Order: sequence, then C-alpha cells, then structure tokens
Amino acid sequence: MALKCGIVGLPNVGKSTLFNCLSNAKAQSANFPFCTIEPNLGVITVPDERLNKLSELVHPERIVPTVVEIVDIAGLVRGASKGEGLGNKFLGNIRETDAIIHVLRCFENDNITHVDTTIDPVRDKETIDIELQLKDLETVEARLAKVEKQAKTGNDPEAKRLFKILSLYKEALVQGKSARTVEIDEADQKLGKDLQLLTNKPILYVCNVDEAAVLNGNGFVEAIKESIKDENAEMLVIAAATEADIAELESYEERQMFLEDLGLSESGVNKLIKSAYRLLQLETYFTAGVKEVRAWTYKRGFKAPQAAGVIHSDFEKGFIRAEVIKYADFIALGSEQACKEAGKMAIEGKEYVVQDGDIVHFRFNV
Ligand SMILES: Nc1ncnc2c1ncn2[C@@H]1O[C@H](COP(=O)(O)OP(=O)(O)OP(=O)(O)O)[C@@H](O)[C@H]1O
Ligand SMILES: [Mg+2]
Repeated sequence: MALKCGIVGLPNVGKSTLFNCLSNAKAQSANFPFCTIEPNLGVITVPDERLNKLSELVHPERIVPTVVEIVDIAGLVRGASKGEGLGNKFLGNIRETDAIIHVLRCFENDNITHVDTTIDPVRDKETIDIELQLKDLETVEARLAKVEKQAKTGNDPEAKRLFKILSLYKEALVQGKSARTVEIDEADQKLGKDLQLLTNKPILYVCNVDEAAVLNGNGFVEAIKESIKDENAEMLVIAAATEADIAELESYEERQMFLEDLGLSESGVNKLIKSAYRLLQLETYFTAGVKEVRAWTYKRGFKAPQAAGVIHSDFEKGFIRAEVIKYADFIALGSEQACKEAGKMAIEGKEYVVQDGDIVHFRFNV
C-alpha cells in the first residue's frame, strides 16, 4: 500500500524546497518558474515513536517503518486545463496521486519572482482551484454525454445513479466549487471516487512562510485560513526554505537544536506526514518478532483480513484469526509471552476492526 501525495501549486512558490525538507532525494530548486518539469519522487518514512519503543523491548534484527510517497509536481499556471504550460501533463501527474499538498506562497521576498507579480496566496489558491475545476468539468461532461442516454431511456440502475452523481458534480463545478464539497450518498461513494476527479482528492494546504512567521503566522496565513474555513481542510504553516536548511544538517541532535532555536518542538516535515496520515485516514498496526519489528499502514475501518492483506494477499485469502495485543499492554508487560500469560492477547476473527497501535500476529492457511 504505497500512498502517494502530490505537491501542487503555482510555479516558484517553494514546492521543490518543501519536497527537499521531506525527502533525501534532492530535487532541483531554484528561483525561476518551471524549474521542475519531470515530477520528483521521494519515499519518506513515517516517524513513529511506538516503533522505537517496541524495538527496545524486542531487540529485533531489523526495524522497518512504514512509508509515504511524495511527488513534487511542476507548477501549474492559468490555462493549465487547456494545456497551457504543459498543463495536461502536469494535471495527469496530479491524477495519479491519492492526496494533494497545495503549497501557497506566504512570504515576501523581492528577489523571488512571482508569476503574478504580487504576493496574494488567496488569489493563487483560486487560480489553481479554477484550473483543477475546469479539468474536472471537462471529465464530468464527457462522462455525462456517454451515460445520459442510457440513464434516461434504459433500465440500467447503475447508469441512473452515475448520471445523478455526475449531475451533482457538474452543478458544483460550474459554480466554481470543488467536487469534494458535494455530498454523495454512502452507497454511491465508490462510483464517485472511481471518477478520479482532481478536486475530489483530499487536500492539505501548506502556507510557506519566512522564518519570522514560523511560530505565529502572518497576514497571508490569516487570509488563507479565512478563505478555507468552509472546506473542512487542514492547513499547516511551514518555513520551507529554513527547514530545507535544517534537513541538510548531519545529526539528529543538530537538527533538533536548530528547531528549538526557532521555537519549534517538531519539524514541519513531521507535522506534514502526520497530517497526511490523518488526511488519508490511515492508521498503523505493528508486527513484532525477533527477526523484524515493523509498522504497517492500513485504512481506518479495515477488518482483520483486509489488514492482513497489506502484508500479503495470501494472508487475506487464507485468513484464520488474528492474535492482538494492545500497544499499552505490550509496553507495560514487556513481551508477547508476558501478555499471553496475563490474558492480554485477544483472539480475533474476520469481523474484528483493527485499531491503531495494535500488535498483531495473523494466522493463515493457504
Ligand atoms: N519560505 C521561503 N522563504 C524564502 N524563499 C523561499 C522560501 N521557500 C522557497 N524559497 C525560494 O523560492 C525559490 C523557488 O523555490 P522552489 O524551486 O522550491 O519552487 P517550486 O515551487 O518548486 O518552483 P517550480 O514550479 O518552478 O518548480 C527558491 O529560490 C527557494 O529557495
Ligand atoms: Mg519545483
């Protein structure tokens, strides 16, 4: 389950700089628009203190964290939906992602060019929103044209449902609203998701500020907050250029010291990964053996067989049961054996909904 987050925004707003704080794969970042053309792909490990605590008790040969993929996509410009500035290619890159990290320039600096001259992140956000919405409108209209006749004349219930959903999306999009603002009946959610609309992807806004605004934000950040208040979206404030410098430092201690000097307890990178996790409704379970202590990512609400399928499809197919220890019990008692003896290992079946932090041993048969 490799999840992909795409970094999106106007040219020269700090997308590659943010990417470079996140990943060790260094992307080219420079003060000119369209510095990035080919998307940069980075695989970042998800920091999780529980993994370290478990490893201290189990002393495994190997510790394996879970990962998220981050793609640094080229800047979009006005007209992208009509192919402007390699728009089609870049929009295609966005379509392949599971979630969007939208970077907004919230810093002033006369030396860094802005494609629309002035600093106005609310306007910038609208520019991007409009392009994504126009592209979605094109997709929705093409689908509508195909399904309309079938829905109106035939007796195909799925075509009728699809027609209804498409019409709802169209109504929102022509009003300049994103597809994610449309409420879709529970039963039709999958049909909606399958359309792969760009403005239906979960979104996280990153306000890229200068060092001075890293703790308390600034006027630009306030303006963005106000403009997204009805979107039910998350927003983070990160000084990308500063954090990219921090990421260059060799040792963990040095990086921590630098962060503390800025008054931060946690790097923007960590905050971003955690938010991406929340955004995608992801949770973590662990497997803990002497060979390997490992974190696994699954979607909230997964039942035991589905969660087992994250490790291997055979685990799902041949699922028999899950032996589950709660993280707190494992830490308190110190080992699997101790948990077993204390009656803290539960035997769970197919209907068990896996919980964040569970330490699981799957029994299966193929
Ligand atoms: N918070 C910041 N404060 C000051 N300068 C910054 C900040 N973030 C990025 N920059 C600078 O802005 C310039 C553009 O950054 P970057 O190359 O990351 O933009 P980009 O969005 O990836 O652009 P493109 O779309 O062209 O690929 C760089 O010179 C970078 O150092
Ligand atoms: Mg770039």
